[in-house]
Amino acid sequence: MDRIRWYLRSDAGENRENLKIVTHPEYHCPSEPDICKDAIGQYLKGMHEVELGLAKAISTILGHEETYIAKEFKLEAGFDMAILNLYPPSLQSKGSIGLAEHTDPGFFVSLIQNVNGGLQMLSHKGNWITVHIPRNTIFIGIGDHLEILTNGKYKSHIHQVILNNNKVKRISMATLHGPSLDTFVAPTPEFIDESHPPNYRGMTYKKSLKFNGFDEIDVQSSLFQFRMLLSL
Ligand SMILES: O=C(O)CCC(=O)C(=O)O
Ligand SMILES: [Fe+2]
Repeated sequence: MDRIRWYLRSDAGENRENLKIVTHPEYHCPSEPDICKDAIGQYLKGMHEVELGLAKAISTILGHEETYIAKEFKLEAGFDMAILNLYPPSLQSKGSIGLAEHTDPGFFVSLIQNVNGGLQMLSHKGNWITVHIPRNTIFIGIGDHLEILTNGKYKSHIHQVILNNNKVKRISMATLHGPSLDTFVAPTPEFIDESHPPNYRGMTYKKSLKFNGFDEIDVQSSLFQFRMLLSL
């Protein structure tokens, strides 16, 4: 499997330059420039602490022991990916979509950006809401596998990026914090009863990432397929 991947897309469905790197359990980063490797490494080290803190907090909110999510997702060996995005100014793009609507696999996603504006989330009423992320703030969103684990109690958010008449390039870094690749994720018994039958089938994180024929590093969601398969 590739540990670092780069691509550029410029068409009606997507306008972005994109670098994906596997950052945990082993940290991979292009060696040049040094500052990039060190800065991203430092940031991710801090984010790992945030991840463990969030896992404790959500476990407690769900009425479990603090270690519940860290154990269920085997976070010590969690598969994390950093996705570095560069969106062109809207005048240089081939349409208004930076990144088409999707959800992100994993436990949660953290996001930082250089300029505000562009990220939108779909509300439960079906409206696109612009996400305002104040300066020096880390945005946290829920991933598919927290939705699966909790049988839909927590929802993975549908989001997209629009170019929004951007005058300057927008740079963002999304990090997908996932379970370990061998973790079998399924709705846990605590979230299942007669009025809440399991809504998702279970499978390992690795299999779910490859489910639609992608490679692990593509980190494409397969949540839709998880739900579809149940109704077959
Ligand atoms: O650039 C953004 O604001 C979001 C990026 C994103 O959703 C992704 O890379 O999965
Ligand atoms: Fe995303």
